[in-house]
Amino acid sequence: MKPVPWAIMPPLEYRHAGRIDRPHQCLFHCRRDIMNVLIVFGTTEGQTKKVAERVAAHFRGRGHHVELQDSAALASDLELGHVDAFVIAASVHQEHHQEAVTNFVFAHHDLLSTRPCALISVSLSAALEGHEAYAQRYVDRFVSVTAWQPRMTLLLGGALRFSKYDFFQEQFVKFVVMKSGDPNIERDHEFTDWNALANFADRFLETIG
Ligand SMILES: Cc1cc2nc3c(=O)[nH]c(=O)nc-3n(C[C@H](O)[C@H](O)[C@H](O)COP(=O)(O)O)c2cc1C
Repeated sequence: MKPVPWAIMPPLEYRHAGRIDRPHQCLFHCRRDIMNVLIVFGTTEGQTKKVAERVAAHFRGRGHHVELQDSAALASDLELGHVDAFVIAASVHQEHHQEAVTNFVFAHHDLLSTRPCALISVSLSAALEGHEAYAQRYVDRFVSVTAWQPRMTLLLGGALRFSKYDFFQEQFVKFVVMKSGDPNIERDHEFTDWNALANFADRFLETIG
């Protein structure tokens, strides 16, 4: 039997919210040792910026070229032809990811569909026991609205910054997201699992490198 070229044989598994999904069937244009990776992030209080910077440092440590772009400051004439792979990272507020990230995906949908892409969705639900289904739902909605299917998805816990929230933000987080106002979590807290993020970044590189 003739070996199947790698380009039409996608990796066996994709991490999608902790479960293994069937791979998205798309062709990738290259397979190189050193890649140009663009990380586009959306952040409201800063945690996803930190996540994006961590991924960038991780990739650079593996010898790849990385550009970081805040979705809130993207140029409209962005030249992306040289980008070999994309990481989109966005956080969830009131059940939605940043609109600027959604717009970026809309605007570059065709290109994104021909390159390996990973989505990192940062939320509180991803870190709260019993709330994983909510975290998954935010991603499902994002994928459905943009009609864009990332190759891999990570649901990542974010952070709570009660010391910085105004009254409305505090009430929303306590009673809408956490559903209870758990007094044990009424202080700043970082839930991000940095090891899970590093593993995810390595697995993504494995699928394209
Ligand atoms: C006003 C507000 C609304 C939020 N809404 C949600 C939500 O609907 N679902 C959720 O899981 N997390 C929610 N979060 C938690 C954020 O996703 C979490 O704090 C994340 O770390 C924010 O990332 P960022 O600092 O990059 O913006 C909310 C946080 C705030 C302050």
